[in-house]
Amino acid sequence: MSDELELISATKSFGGWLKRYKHRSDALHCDMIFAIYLPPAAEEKSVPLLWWLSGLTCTDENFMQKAGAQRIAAELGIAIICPDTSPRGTELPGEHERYDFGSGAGFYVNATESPWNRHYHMYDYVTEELPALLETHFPLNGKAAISGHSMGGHGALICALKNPGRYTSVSAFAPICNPSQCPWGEFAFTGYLGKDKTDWREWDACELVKSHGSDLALMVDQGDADNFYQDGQLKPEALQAACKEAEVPLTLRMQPGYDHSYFFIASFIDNHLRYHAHHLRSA
Ligand SMILES: N[C@@H](CCC(=O)N[C@@H](CS)C(=O)NCC(=O)O)C(=O)O
Repeated sequence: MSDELELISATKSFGGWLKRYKHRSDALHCDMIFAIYLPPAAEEKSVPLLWWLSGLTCTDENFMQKAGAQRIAAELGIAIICPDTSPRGTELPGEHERYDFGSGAGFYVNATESPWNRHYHMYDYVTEELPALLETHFPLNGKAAISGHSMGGHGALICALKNPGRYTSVSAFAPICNPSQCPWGEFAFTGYLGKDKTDWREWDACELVKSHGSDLALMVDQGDADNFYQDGQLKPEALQAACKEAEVPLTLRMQPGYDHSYFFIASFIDNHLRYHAHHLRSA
């Protein structure tokens, strides 16, 4: 594994530092950029880490610029890592044509279908390669929590469900809860994983809850004025039903009037950060 990092920028924020790095990814066979926020406490000691997985069309920058998480992360002494949402710099056929597939839309799975299977291994990237790289380069104490939005909210759920014991806590904003059963997920999974829907089960949070259960309680915020929720892309009710069947504790908060945007995320991010800080501290 190449473990060299090239610093792109360092910006002081709430006493800590927001840094962007470029590195070579062996999992994705391309250069990648990620952003990490290091709270002031990281100057003196190792700190816990919150993973943030972003949604369709995002890069490492959306969350750091729009969620307003740095003030509370600084106060709580939590680092935040924002990976990108797909391989970059590749030119696969049709890769940049749609906002919900290809670049900006890696869905945090390991693609098995050609030509996506050479680069689109975002699951390996966020659960194996990047954690090892971060451990080498940053003052982290080995404790990690995970959260995300939409495609990334689902990414956070599947990373937690597939890796018991890895994260102290998991939460999601407007996750695509049941990708096997919604237009976004059906299109992406067909492209990345093929037509056989039995192969999709290990990448669908509702199926994973039913087949594996969960060692963690799940926490989800969903705006009821979210157009993607209203269009049937997100399906929190399916996650609710799966959790009920598998007796997995789920806190699903329907937030009246909120849409799918970062204004919604910014409204509740403090609550999620404090939730994760509580679990990271007591782990
Ligand atoms: N571009 C799409 C919407 C994509 C979208 O809403 N992406 C969400 C995640 S699913 C997002 O975070 N966008 C970037 C941003 O708001 O900064 C559209 O026009 O319908």
